[in-house]
Amino acid sequence: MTLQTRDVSWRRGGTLVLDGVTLRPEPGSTIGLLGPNGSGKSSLLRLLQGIARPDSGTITLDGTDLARLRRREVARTVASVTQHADTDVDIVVRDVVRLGRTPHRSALSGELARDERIVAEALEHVGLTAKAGHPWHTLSGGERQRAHIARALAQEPRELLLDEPTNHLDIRHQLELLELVAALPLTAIVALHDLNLAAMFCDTVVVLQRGRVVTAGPPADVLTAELIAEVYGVRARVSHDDGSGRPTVTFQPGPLDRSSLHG
Ligand SMILES: Nc1ncnc2c1ncn2[C@@H]1O[C@H](COP(=O)(O)OP(=O)(O)OP(=O)(O)O)[C@@H](O)[C@H]1O
Repeated sequence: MTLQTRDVSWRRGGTLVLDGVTLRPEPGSTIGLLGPNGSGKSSLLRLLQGIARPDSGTITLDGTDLARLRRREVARTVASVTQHADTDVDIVVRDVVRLGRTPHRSALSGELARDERIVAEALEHVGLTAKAGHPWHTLSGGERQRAHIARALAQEPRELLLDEPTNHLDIRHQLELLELVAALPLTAIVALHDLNLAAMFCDTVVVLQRGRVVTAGPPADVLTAELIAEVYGVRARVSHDDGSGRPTVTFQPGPLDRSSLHG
């Protein structure tokens, strides 16, 4: 069992931003949430985090309705890194990552050494060990993003929700981050804009359009020129010839000629 949604709909400001979304991730898999701007990816992640409730349908964690679980209980299992406003508070990087341990702490836990080891490992995973003692405000955008990922890893989640985690990252860190996420023994649901990164690292991709799931499945089945034309309105060539079993998408400039897609 995992974090699942069944027929979830959510209205915001009169707009139906999610419309009958059902998501049943395979435990331990990496799920890419794809779709154009405004298609509902962040909204779905907010509902999965439990910070907002759907208008209809259900979201369950191990079979229990998320609405019936306390925030702290959810946080012991589910960690998320969303697009956030940054703070100017005068703390060091290690302190931010330590916040990930909060749901596991109790007054009597006495596990400070273990907490510190987990924090150190999380910093190591994202390549920020050398910056652990640096003030937060001195980090670049990409380093802050990696520190937030480390905070989520320090939470030792079983479910990880990431909203465009490769934003701000250079190509090496984009690849390293997704490689890490895909290799972790947890279920990851990752909103992504880059179709090639999704193809490389996701077991399953779920494509949203205007709040509805258009299609879902392995990247090699889902990412076709037709689908990309239909959902994103752009011309693309999809090849399967690099021997990896994963498709590669190349975009082509110029107007979309729908008749050429089926030839
Ligand atoms: N508070 C709100 N009131 C009304 N509409 C909203 C509100 N918040 C979001 N929306 C609308 O919900 C839709 C889905 O937004 P969401 O942020 O989930 O999309 P997204 O797929 O994550 O987009 P992006 O790729 O641009 O991040 C959009 O049309 C957006 O305008």
